[in-house]
Amino acid sequence: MFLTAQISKYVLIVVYEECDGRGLAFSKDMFIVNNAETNLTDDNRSLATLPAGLSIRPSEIPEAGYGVFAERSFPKGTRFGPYGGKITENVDDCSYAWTVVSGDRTVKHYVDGYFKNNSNWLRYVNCPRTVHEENLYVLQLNNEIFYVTYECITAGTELLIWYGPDYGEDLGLQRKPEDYQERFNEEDIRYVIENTIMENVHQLYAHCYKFFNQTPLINPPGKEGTFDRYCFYDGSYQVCRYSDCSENPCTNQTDCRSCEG
Ligand SMILES: C[S@@+](CC[C@H](N)C(=O)[O-])C[C@H]1O[C@@H](n2cnc3c(N)ncnc32)[C@H](O)[C@@H]1O
Repeated sequence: MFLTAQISKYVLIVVYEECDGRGLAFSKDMFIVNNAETNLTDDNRSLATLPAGLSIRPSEIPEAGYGVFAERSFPKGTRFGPYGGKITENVDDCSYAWTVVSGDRTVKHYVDGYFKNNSNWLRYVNCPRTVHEENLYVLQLNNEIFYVTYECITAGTELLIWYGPDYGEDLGLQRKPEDYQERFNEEDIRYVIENTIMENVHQLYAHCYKFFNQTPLINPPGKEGTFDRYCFYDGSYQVCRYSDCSENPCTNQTDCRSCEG
């Protein structure tokens, strides 16, 4: 199965801060961790692209091979990448391939990191067993794949990104919509997502439907009126967030939900 990429034109912009700080500010100075430069063209290439502050070693997930670990803290909203690999329309072994999608959500091509001599360190990031282990999400920007931290990652933590429902199932991992809701209600994660999706609400508007049918919509305490909606889509699920009440694009009825919902 392929790793499932999301459609997103959003640029997440954050200011670096240490993990114990709250209220991360978003500004023009996004905390970006670029791949390390290397001239290597042999199998050591992928390892040589590992940026400072990270290590590649046996995963904490049994029988998952190698994984990537933080050796220092990285703030929420840190962007790693882009994912390296062969740009192709055909992939023999899908284990290391992300789909890159066009605006209409059709597959544009794959970026296949199977071969260590033309990929990079992001190929070593494993898939979380639960939503609570997950600490990265995938972001497609200008046909490139990046990994972004949901929350502050402390030294010693393994970086983990959800590969999508099909690949997840291949690994024996299943998820329910309630799992996502629980996870995205955590304050740090909500902050990253809300600030990410705020950048370009309209393209995602049409995709806002799944969670309406799965969760009861309630008025935030003490709130009434017309609210905007912001939707986050990652290819496997949607999270729609309301800052007030407005028409549900799925049911054509006016619904309300809190920003937290
Ligand atoms: C993109 S690679 C990740 C890097 C890989 N661990 C390595 O050492 O090259 C994906 C493969 O890692 C392993 N893997 C990743 N997440 C896993 C998990 N949660 N449980 C078991 N195996 C996992 C599977 O073999 C999967 O096909």
